[in-house]
Amino acid sequence: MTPHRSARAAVLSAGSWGTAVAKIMADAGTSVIVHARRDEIADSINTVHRNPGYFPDVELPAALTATTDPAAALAGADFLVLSIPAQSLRTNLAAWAPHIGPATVIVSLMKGIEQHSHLRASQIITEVTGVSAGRVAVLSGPNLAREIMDGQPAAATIACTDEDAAHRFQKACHTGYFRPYTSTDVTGCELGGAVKNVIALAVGIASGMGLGDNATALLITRGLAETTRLAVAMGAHPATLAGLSGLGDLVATCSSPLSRNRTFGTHLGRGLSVEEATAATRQTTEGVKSAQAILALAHTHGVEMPITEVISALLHEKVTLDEAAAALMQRPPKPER
Ligand SMILES: NC(=O)c1ccc[n+]([C@@H]2O[C@H](COP(=O)([O-])OP(=O)(O)OC[C@H]3O[C@@H](n4cnc5c(N)ncnc54)[C@H](O)[C@@H]3O)[C@@H](O)[C@H]2O)c1
Ligand SMILES: O=P(O)(O)OC[C@H](O)CO
Repeated sequence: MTPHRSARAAVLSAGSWGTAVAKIMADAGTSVIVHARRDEIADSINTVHRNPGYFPDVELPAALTATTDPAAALAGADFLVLSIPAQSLRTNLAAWAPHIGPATVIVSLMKGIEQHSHLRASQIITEVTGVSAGRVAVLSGPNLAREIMDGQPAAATIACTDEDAAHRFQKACHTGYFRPYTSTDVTGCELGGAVKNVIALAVGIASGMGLGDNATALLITRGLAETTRLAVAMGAHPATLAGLSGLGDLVATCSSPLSRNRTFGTHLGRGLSVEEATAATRQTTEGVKSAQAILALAHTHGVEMPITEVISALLHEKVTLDEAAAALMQRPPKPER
């Protein structure tokens, strides 16, 4: 990348978070092309500067363009920003990989763990594309897309083992309303983002069952404890889990009615089956797909994750709501750690 031209980014795809990050980057002066799967979304972004599928009410920067051709989006890109459901990453990336330039930094926005391999998105990216870990970054934090599209302030962590790559992406997405920090702890950043979705399901369930704020605080606090245990066992720094991609995202997701994971949990807590809650949910709900894989990681690393275990059992309809609550409250007494 020469210092005299603005950075170029390809954002795949034009869902809610992809659109929000594309807007942030365009507002930061980065030249952005979004890849949309549907012609009508790409046409609308190019002609009336709106994404009718996700944010019909928000005018996008005129400099933000769209295409349905991934090769066209990726041509000359300094950054490839990936924002699709984690379970679809491997297949899509294999098709896009031949168009990725030799110096392009690949940035994952995804907060899920692959079901069959138990891999994080950054690991899938290096596996599928063969690029070095230093060219793979992760952006994660308390970032509800709707708030960001409204220009409300937010911050996030960009993690990459190559600090220079993280700094370049930081510059490419720093605006007056979006403040990105950098980190080298990719593992901690990704695990914080993935596990908070499962804890948000638990908080939603508790809320749907009519439980109070004490129960919410209990789940957030002990949820952070089990997230940190897993992340540290997998090599993360504990401070990462106390930061934006850990505690920050956990608090935002567990508190907000905008969260799809929390809302899905609320449906379950009110008595809907998993099938009914899925039918009521239009967008990506990573915690539902990732809970079992996170539990498998916990078993592999010899870590206790009681909330994740109970949520996984509930999602597979192995326990009832009352049995799930009892399973958590009737665990043997222990010191707090
Ligand atoms: N929405 C948010 O506030 C937010 C914030 C931070 C992180 N995230 C993360 O970003 C990722 C994407 O979430 P989102 O909110 O944008 O989801 P979304 O459901 O709004 O959009 C998903 C996008 O992926 C595309 N897509 C869906 N299935 C696909 C498939 N099988 N193959 C290819 N493309 C497919 C859709 O067309 C859409 O463009 C998730 O991992 C989520 O956890 C979301
Ligand atoms: O809507 P959710 O539950 O996927 O959460 C969105 C973001 O991850 C919040 O940071």
